[in-house]
Amino acid sequence: MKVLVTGGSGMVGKNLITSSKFSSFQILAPTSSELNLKELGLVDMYLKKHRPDVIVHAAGLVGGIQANMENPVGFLVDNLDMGKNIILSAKKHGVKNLINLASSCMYPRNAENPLKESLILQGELEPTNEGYALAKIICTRLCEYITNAKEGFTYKTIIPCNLYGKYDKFDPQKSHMIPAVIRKIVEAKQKGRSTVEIWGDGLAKREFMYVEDLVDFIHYALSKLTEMPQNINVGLGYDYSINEYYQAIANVIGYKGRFTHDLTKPVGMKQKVIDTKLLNEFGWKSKTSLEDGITKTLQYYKTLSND
Ligand SMILES: NC(=O)C1=CN([C@@H]2O[C@H](COP(=O)(O)OP(=O)(O)OC[C@H]3O[C@@H](n4cnc5c(N)ncnc54)[C@H](OP(=O)(O)O)[C@@H]3O)[C@@H](O)[C@H]2O)C=CC1
Ligand SMILES: C[C@H]1O[C@H](OP(=O)(O)OP(=O)(O)OC[C@H]2O[C@@H](n3cnc4c(=O)[nH]c(N)nc43)[C@H](O)[C@@H]2O)[C@@H](O)[C@@H](O)C1=O
Repeated sequence: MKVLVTGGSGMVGKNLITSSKFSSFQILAPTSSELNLKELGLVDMYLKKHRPDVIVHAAGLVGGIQANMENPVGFLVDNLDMGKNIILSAKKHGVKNLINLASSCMYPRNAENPLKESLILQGELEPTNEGYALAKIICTRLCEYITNAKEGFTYKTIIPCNLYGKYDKFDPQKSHMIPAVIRKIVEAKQKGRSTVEIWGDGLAKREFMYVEDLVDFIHYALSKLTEMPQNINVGLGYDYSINEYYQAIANVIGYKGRFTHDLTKPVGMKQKVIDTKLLNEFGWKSKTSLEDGITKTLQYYKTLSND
């Protein structure tokens, strides 16, 4: 099976193309310099030439709460353009199967948790990542319309919770919470700092899944795409407070310092834990514990700082 993975140099994409689960697949993974998904003409030429059997769309402009707040135009327009181009061009060139990656950030900010797939578009969005969420919603709906047209296309959307793991971004200006905290606490330990600062009061709750579990799910879903629900949450179904994440990461690193809270920092949604009913009925559960995931991510981070 010839699989086109967009975003192959990113966290999800790179974990997928380096996974032994995909070693028997013919993988195409152009970088953004080889195929700029914002250019529809280039996407058309690429798909006309390579004609993949399935596309896993894992490219995007992705970042943590601060990156989203600083660039709502980019997060809306880039993700919309990339998603629209790959989805419409895939249909034009007869690619029968496509998995689109959305995000639990696209659910309404005050929706009842756990977040069910039926809640998409049922309320106002989280302002800190509204642009990104709008792009995700539009591409999710685009896949749904194409599948429902029953012209032989199976274009479905996976809605992951927050993710972390190898090949993530550790730049504090761009990164999500877990990689940012790993870097902060490693540096605090190295420099003998007695305190580490938490953004906000630390009471917000988040669900972070180790990215290799998402890769495992994508592999599982590819063999059952027809039976998979049109839109399906993929996550743990439970969450921790930010304060608990900091303590768990400090325990793995062996940091004994104290935490302070910077209440001027953005905190985003107070909670966004996904409902796993459809996921469990589809026959899949996540496997990696928080401690194991942090340990593996820390090992990867240490290879970066050795460079
Ligand atoms: N990280 C998370 O917590 C979550 C992520 N997701 C979703 O999963 C997917 C992957 O996220 P993640 O791996 O973290 O993202 P990354 O930022 O790690 O990777 C993004 C990828 O997209 C590529 N890309 C960016 N712009 C373009 C472009 N114009 N043309 C072609 N490729 C481009 C990048 O290539 P290059 O490096 O060359 O620019 C990179 O390979 C995204 O759809 C994201 O919304 C969903 C939920 C949570
Ligand atoms: C996956 C999803 O993730 C994004 O939303 P988010 O979950 O709010 O992103 P985040 O991981 O950056 O923050 C999680 C929580 O953690 C707290 N927090 C504490 N201390 C640090 C800290 O040092 N850095 C960061 N980034 N957050 C911190 C922070 O205050 C917030 O309460 C979307 O933009 C969008 O990209 C998206 O798809």
